Amino acid sequence: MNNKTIGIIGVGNVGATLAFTLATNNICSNILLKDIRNNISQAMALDISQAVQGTSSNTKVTACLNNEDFKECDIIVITAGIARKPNMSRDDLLLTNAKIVISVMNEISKNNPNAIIIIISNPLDAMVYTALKSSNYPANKVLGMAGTLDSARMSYFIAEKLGFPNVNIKTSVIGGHGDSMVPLVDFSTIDGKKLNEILSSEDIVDIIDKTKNGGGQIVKLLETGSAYYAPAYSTIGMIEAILNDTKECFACATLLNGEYGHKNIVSGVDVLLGKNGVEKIVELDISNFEKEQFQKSINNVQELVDVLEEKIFNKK
Ligand SMILES: NC(=O)c1ccc[n+]([C@@H]2O[C@H](COP(=O)([O-])OP(=O)(O)OC[C@H]3O[C@@H](n4cnc5c(N)ncnc54)[C@H](O)[C@@H]3O)[C@@H](O)[C@H]2O)c1
Repeated sequence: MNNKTIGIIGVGNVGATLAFTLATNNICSNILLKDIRNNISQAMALDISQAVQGTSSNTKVTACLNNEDFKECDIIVITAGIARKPNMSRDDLLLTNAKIVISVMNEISKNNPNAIIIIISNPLDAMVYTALKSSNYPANKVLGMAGTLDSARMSYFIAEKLGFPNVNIKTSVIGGHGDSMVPLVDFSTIDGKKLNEILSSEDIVDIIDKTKNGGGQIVKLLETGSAYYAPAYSTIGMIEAILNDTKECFACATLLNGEYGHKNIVSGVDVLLGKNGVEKIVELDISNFEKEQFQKSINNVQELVDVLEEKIFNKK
């Protein structure tokens, strides 16, 4: 085990599941938990610490009741905020969660100057923009988790269609984390073969549709919140790549600097993750159709950013 500290702000469904998985798998030496509800962070620290006793992990889990104790984190995951309920889109959470993300960034920046920040709160791309805009962290150190989750969902729907659970599937989903996400059919493979060599075009359209609605399907069934096991697990891969400096490729939300012709806007794209966070943005040679879809997705994120600029950052 490395000597690394992961901080988690917001110890609800996603935050607690993430903490439990990190701790029981010995992925870091310390986990600091913080929530606006102190009793919840204390309860989760106790419960997860007691679970760790049944494993060979040495991870220590601590609840931080004040800002000064939440310090010297290598990575901070922000899941603070409200989650959507049936008939809500992720965008409906915009202003509430933006205010929460701004207050959290203010709380953490002084005592965690070198941390890499992974945002999970929705609407994801707009929250990464908010975190960057309201802090002095460099763009490579503030990123969002969503593309890895959307890719996992696409892989699941491919496996479901094939009926083989253990087939080697690779998928990539870029664009914003919302209805306009862009599943990349040409960059997805089943055992090294392109999707259209194995699946009919009707099946591929169905998989794309299900991927886009994958989160909504779970929200509808849960009725009181949104998915958390797959979101937490998708974050673990990103954390391990950063801690172990692997430079592995993940679809993550990051500030674009000219990639795909866009600047100063956050979107999900393939990136290489390492000890500096986003080490490199990988620009794929996507088709004209996918470029159009990506542009639509950027437009959706830009609409949210415009609302934030007007209502939160007070810029005309
Ligand atoms: N990016 C993704 O792919 C993805 C996936 C799932 C969920 N989400 C988003 O993650 C967020 C969390 O989801 P959840 O299911 O864990 O919700 P949840 O309601 O179970 O947990 C949210 C937690 O945040 C805490 N909180 C609220 N304001 C806070 C503040 N100012 N400081 C510290 N803690 C605060 C709450 O007390 C609560 O414990 C939601 O916005 C949800 O939409 C994103």
